[in-house]
Amino acid sequence: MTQPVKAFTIDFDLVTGLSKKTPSTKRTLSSMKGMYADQGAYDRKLQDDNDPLVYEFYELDIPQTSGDILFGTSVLYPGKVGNEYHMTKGHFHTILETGEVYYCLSGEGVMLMENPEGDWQIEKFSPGQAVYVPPRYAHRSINTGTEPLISFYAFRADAGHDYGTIETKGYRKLVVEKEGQPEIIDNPKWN
Ligand SMILES: O=P(O)(O)OC[C@H]1O[C@](O)(CO)[C@@H](O)[C@@H]1O
Ligand SMILES: [Fe+2]
Repeated sequence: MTQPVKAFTIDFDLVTGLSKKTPSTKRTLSSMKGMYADQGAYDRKLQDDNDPLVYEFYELDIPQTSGDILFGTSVLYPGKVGNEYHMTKGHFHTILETGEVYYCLSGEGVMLMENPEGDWQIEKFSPGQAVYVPPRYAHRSINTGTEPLISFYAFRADAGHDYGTIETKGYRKLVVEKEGQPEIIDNPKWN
């Protein structure tokens, strides 16, 4: 018989989004090679800002079964690469039919989603709003503001992460700053 998993409680600070109890997984700019549209701006920023931290999140030690739930906070720091806002890599779930929920605690931004059939959707993140990512949709958080974008997420623990075409072609759409405002444009690399 398998051992029952022990209940636990974990802290996530309401201001920083971070936990004192457990270390986060950190993604710095160098882990996102080829993902920003402006390669020149990426190379310059990597060097000038000494490989800055773009986002961090939690990978808690929870069994990856269909009945368990992976959860944690995601803290996406503000900034841009060229005119493209800081974003997460984004992923499909390996079990494609898996949805996910994000509850925005602070900051502002958007969740960009697309499915393999070519549909894409975008939802706004603002404090107190929950975004539902439906099954089949790759999802990428984008910070369009000037403060960290902090959200709490939960999804079925055996879903897995599939970076698939995202690491090579990216998403069909990009979110860039134009005249001080976020704008959705076609990704020139997607064809
Ligand atoms: O896999 P990515 O796109 O780097 O982003 C990681 C984010 O996605 C999640 O896996 C949730 O789907 C979180 O752990 C984290 O916020
Ligand atoms: Fe996910």
